[in-house]
Amino acid sequence: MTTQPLATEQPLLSVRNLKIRIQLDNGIMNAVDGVDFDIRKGKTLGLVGESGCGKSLTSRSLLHLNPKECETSGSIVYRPSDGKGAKEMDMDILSLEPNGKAIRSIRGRRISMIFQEPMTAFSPMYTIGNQIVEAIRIHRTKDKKEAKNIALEMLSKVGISDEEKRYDQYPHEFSGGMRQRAMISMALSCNPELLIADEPTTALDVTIQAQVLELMRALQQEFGMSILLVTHDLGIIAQMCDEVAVMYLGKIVEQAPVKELFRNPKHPYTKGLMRSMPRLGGGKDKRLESIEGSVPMAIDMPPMCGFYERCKDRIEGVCNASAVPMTSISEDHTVRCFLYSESEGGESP
Ligand SMILES: Nc1ncnc2c1ncn2[C@@H]1O[C@H](COP(=O)(O)OP(=O)(O)OP(=O)(O)O)[C@@H](O)[C@H]1O
Repeated sequence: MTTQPLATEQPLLSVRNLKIRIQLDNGIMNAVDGVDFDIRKGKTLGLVGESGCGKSLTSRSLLHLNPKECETSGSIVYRPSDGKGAKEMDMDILSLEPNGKAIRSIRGRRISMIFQEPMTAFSPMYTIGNQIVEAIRIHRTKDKKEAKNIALEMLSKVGISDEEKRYDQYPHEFSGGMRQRAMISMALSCNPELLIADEPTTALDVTIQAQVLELMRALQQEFGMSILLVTHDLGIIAQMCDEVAVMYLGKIVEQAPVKELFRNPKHPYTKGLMRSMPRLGGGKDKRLESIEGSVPMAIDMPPMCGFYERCKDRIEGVCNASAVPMTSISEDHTVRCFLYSESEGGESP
């Protein structure tokens, strides 16, 4: 099969109507409630929202990694290529056996993940080098010497100097920033097509954070991978992403190319997030606002806007009366808000 020209190229991955329900003692939680998005080849999609909105569950679903208690439905179509540009068979990740051969050949090899806390990726019992080599030998080459050379090259690529010495050290001998770099080198050592980065820099101080983000960008350019970047930080989104999906209470409430979203935010929640974001040159008199109230629990929610209680622009009898559909503002900008829904007499997009 041949690849299609860029303009009409299909996304690397398409998530459709993703739902994750969790049975709790006090009811069923709709933790992720009908999420749709595409991740394009070589591009970065940001998934942003407050703690608990369902970002991590969504991103872990891409590797079929959610815990047993999560009842997951919808489709996650992955369109792999063989690394030389030829297309392979599309597959729906959610239809694969959760720990079967097919998903194990994708995890770490074709889709890799890095987390906020690198200690979850590394075992304290083995050296960093051993663990990276192990990943390479599972997915890329059985040859021990070649695997070690790739591991050393990757450690040096992520800016770990004295890599021969570092190779033989244990995770606890690395600083937090270095462990994060080592985890990135392990995640990228098998040339994945997609890197899922879940709050990759939240635990790091600001200088190291900037270095790690810069590193991810440089490696993306070198290897041409796609990135799903999960964060609660709009500053990171602005710096890193091509497109952004804003998530609130299990749903995507706004989605657009990053420049468009910052220039022309529509959803009251997105606007609130922006007002709570520090700006360079924002002036010391300009106070940052926080969004009042807290995110409700997604248990037994009636069909209505989940942001209703916190929204300054809410329309009683409309926003709390039925589920909110997605409205197109333009070809690539959508918003889930009755203020823009023509059928409800909102302002025209
Ligand atoms: N295994 C589980 N059992 C019960 N509830 C869960 C489980 N996993 C996640 N949740 C709940 O589902 C909701 C979404 O969780 P998720 O971790 O995806 O949120 P998040 O947006 O990534 O937040 P954070 O940034 O704090 O991780 C939260 O309310 C969380 O408490």
